[in-house]
Amino acid sequence: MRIAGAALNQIPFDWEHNLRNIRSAIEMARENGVELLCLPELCLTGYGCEDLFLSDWLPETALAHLQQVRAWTHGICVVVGLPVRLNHRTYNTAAVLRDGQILGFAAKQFLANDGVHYEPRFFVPWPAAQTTAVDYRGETWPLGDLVFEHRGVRFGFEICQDAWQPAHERPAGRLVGRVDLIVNPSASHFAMSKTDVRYQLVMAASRTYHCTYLYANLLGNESGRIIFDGEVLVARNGHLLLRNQLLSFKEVDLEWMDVDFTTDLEPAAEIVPLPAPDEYLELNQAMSLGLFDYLRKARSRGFVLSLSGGADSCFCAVGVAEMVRLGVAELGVELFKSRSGCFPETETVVQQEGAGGKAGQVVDASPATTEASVLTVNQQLVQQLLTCAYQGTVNSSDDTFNSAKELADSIGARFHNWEIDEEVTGYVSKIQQALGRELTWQTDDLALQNIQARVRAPAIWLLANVQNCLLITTSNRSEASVGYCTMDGDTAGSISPIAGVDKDFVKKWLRWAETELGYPALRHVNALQPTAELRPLEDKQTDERDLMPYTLLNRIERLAFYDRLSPQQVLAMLEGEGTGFDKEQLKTYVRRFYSLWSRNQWKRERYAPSFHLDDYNVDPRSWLRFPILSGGFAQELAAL
Ligand SMILES: Nc1ncnc2c1ncn2[C@@H]1O[C@H](COP(=O)(O)OP(=O)(O)OC[C@H]2O[C@@H]([n+]3cccc(C(=O)O)c3)[C@H](O)[C@@H]2O)[C@@H](O)[C@H]1O
Ligand SMILES: Nc1ncnc2c1ncn2[C@@H]1O[C@H](COP(=O)(O)OP(=O)(O)OP(=O)(O)O)[C@@H](O)[C@H]1O
Ligand SMILES: NC(=O)CC[C@H](N)C(=O)O
Repeated sequence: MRIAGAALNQIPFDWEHNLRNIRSAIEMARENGVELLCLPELCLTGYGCEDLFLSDWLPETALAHLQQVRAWTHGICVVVGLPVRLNHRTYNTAAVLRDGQILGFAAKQFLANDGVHYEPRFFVPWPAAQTTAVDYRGETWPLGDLVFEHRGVRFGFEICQDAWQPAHERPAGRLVGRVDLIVNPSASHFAMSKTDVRYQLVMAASRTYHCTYLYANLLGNESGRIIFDGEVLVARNGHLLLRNQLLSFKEVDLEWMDVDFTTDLEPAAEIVPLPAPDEYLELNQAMSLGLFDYLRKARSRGFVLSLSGGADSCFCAVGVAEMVRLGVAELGVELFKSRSGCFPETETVVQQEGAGGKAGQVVDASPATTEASVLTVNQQLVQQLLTCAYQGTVNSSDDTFNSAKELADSIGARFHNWEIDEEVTGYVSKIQQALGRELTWQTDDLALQNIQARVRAPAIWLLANVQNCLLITTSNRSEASVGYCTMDGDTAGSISPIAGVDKDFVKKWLRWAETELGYPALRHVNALQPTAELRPLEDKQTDERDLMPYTLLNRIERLAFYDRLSPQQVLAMLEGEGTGFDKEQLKTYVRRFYSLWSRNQWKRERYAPSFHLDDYNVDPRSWLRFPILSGGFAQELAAL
């Protein structure tokens, strides 16, 4: 039997869009002789409908739309994810359709409730071994713990989290001997290296439960924060039959495999491990797709970025250039442009860059009649999609200016340069007048730093508004942890692409990107120490002097909020880890971390939406909840 999974790039309750993708997946599958097709979890509504799952109307509308899908299923068996509401409870289900009929709804038994997932808020888990009936306009279908048969192949379900349960709980254990195939429609968020975990789950299930396992994940940045990698896997008795390229820019990624269910296959002696995932590459692909989807789904015309020439803003600039490079490599120029929604019909692109071309290459054959024609096609696209501005003060250095300008030029971004000293002086003198005293670095250090960061916000916002663009804010996870940022200053913006990764990772990634992705202009930033450049230059301000070494900050953050240790336990762990710091220094850093962490929860509550990229993040709306006002670990820190 030819079985298939299709990763779909959906949008919460964008019915037209979601149904179009579902229809094209089914049509493509039928054209290619697929007999059974699995579409991802909740693909009809989108996974991220949040509290709308609690309404009556959303599941009702989904069921009404499912009736349209029936007509597309002649000659094929299709699994479509949607919520079903019965007696004021919403169930997360996979509908099975064939030949215009609905055969039933398999219901999810275990709900994801960790990290970025919050399913028990919306859904009720379905009890094992039970079924009920759904009545709709004179028809009745079964719903619950169901087994189906298609052309002699018996199949049952695990719906995403079902497969992540311990062996004694997961549905697969009870399906042994009753089915030939387990189908898993999923909405499993991207995190670096996570594909390996998923691969192990699917491979081990097929081996342990002696079956074929078909897995299909959602694709893309569906609703703002979570990115799905569109993984499709087929495994049989511990042998991998199919694994696709992840994080495609396509709307629909259909993958199929022929499985001969009539012959037995010797179970694999062991599961062949995947090569270790390359996290730098993975992040690049996820961030590029995350930005592309955010841009088009927000119906914006591009991005604006305050480019300091430092690590964070350079990372964001390269992120947009990579979005173009990877998007064009996969979709081609015309499809990339039309899918982005950022280019009016009249625009023409003079020449297409070869797939996978490195950034910064010049297209020799371009007619040299206009300035644009000496840019590569990718650079021309970046020019349309990214506007940067360097906003210097007396405290800015030539190093950062050169870094910003050269990077912007090399990727093709529009680059502006202006100074903000006049505005800073204007505000400072107003407050001096109001207070009747001078503001000095001795008495008003932080306030004088913050006003510079804040004064950068209005002009860059104005530019974003005028161009109908999204303003990128450049915060990373480390500065979010300790509030090392000025609220309404450098946090100003509507999308925060790198707030999910730590500063040490940012620095390492940039070094990798300089050589591996071909961005020689990054050599400037890669030679710089991270600095806010908010104090007078002779002060030689650096982030790490203000805070602590970033590697240590990351370690404390992870121990405190991923491993959930107490301050005392964190200190004890650090002491045993050979950090190179003595006990008193470590105490100082642990105290500093926890007090800055506690004092700055309100800032984390106000960050722009950010992507989930690492195995955890500190965003209170997607991963880590913490009180805004608290005891601030006063007793615990005093006891260290
Ligand atoms: N619990 C709470 N709930 C609500 N608001 C609270 C609050 N606690 C203080 N606040 C408010 O917070 C204000 C202080 O916050 P805010 O004005 O943001 O500034 P603040 O956190 O005092 O200082 C900003 C820090 O970030 C660093 N920085 C700034 C800009 C850029 C960079 C860089 O790396 O490039 C670094 C700078 O060196 C400084 O250490 C207070 O005036 C108060 O109004
Ligand atoms: N001179 C500047 N011109 C334009 N934007 C600036 C300037 N200085 C700071 N910013 C904005 O403020 C943000 C915060 O500064 P921050 O120092 O945290 O990041 P960075 O400069 O990108 O990297 P690094 O910390 O490694 O120097 C910058 O990313 C940038 O968006
Ligand atoms: N949608 C889900 O059930 C997701 C669950 C699972 N823990 C994952 O991260 O993939």
